[in-house]
Amino acid sequence: MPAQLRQLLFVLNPISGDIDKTALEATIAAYCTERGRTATFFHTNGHDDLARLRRHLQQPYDAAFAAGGDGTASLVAEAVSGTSVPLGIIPLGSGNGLSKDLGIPQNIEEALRLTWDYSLRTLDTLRVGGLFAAHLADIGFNALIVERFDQGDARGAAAYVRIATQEYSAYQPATYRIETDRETWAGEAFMLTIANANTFGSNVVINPQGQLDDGKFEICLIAPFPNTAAPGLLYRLYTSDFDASDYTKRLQCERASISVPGATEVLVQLDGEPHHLPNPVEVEIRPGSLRVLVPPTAAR
Ligand SMILES: Nc1ncnc2c1ncn2[C@@H]1O[C@H](COP(=O)(O)OP(=O)(O)OP(=O)(O)O)[C@@H](O)[C@H]1O
Repeated sequence: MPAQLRQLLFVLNPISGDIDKTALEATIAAYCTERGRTATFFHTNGHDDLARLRRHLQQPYDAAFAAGGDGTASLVAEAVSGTSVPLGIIPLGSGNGLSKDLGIPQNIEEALRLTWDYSLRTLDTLRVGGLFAAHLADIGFNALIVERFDQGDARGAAAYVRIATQEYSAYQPATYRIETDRETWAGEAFMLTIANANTFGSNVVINPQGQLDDGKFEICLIAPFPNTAAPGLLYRLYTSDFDASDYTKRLQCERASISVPGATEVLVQLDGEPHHLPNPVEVEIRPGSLRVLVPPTAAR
């Protein structure tokens, strides 16, 4: 039997996933009280959440749950990484990619079972340009879409697809030079994903067989492709067949330096949040730096 988690922190993001959360706090509190747990709530404001959360976590909690999407899960993951407090996730975002990769149920009541029925997994995390990421980061087309999405008012998958369709025809792929601890690659790319995990919240499998706990990450490259190749490429991305395309390549490593010749900064999305980082972008894996609660059936 795993140790009982009694003092639970729930980090609630009021805007994630465009989901009405007015009843959520009462639902979680009732669920925990019924099982002899104490639930405390922390509300994100989108401004100084990491610093406030770190201060709040000086109180002794047995677990910290992110109730939101990938950005909220990443926030809580960063706040607890390197400590003994495990991350739990109640998926309440638009994509919920990390929770899906971990086999966490997408239904709230089922995910709440993690408060008393769980296994612990220890995961690697990434440092990208000195910033934290737990799941996926990327440079190129998807980073641009994530930035446009972030600047707009609409949330949800439909808004993301609408922006991607608008931007696709005018998009100019950049040239990159990548030096890893194992090899050097240079060329044009439509996008490149720095992957600790496998699958985007959209269910695109960008890094088949990638492991969250192998001490390595993958750089998954998609080369520029003609419009006629787009349906076939998308099919491969949705059927875990990334490596079979003529337009893809994956580099596995522990450290990498990614540069865009001539640029002073590079637009990077980290766990769904856009950032402009200094060029070159230095990436490294931090093995075993995050403890997470997963359903016993999903533990390996
Ligand atoms: N109170 C708030 N008001 C406005 N924005 C907020 C607030 N709290 C958090 N945010 C913002 O919410 C974003 C994170 O949202 P999150 O990723 O959890 O949900 P999502 O984008 O809907 O889902 P997903 O990432 O799974 O697709 C961050 O940009 C954060 O700054």
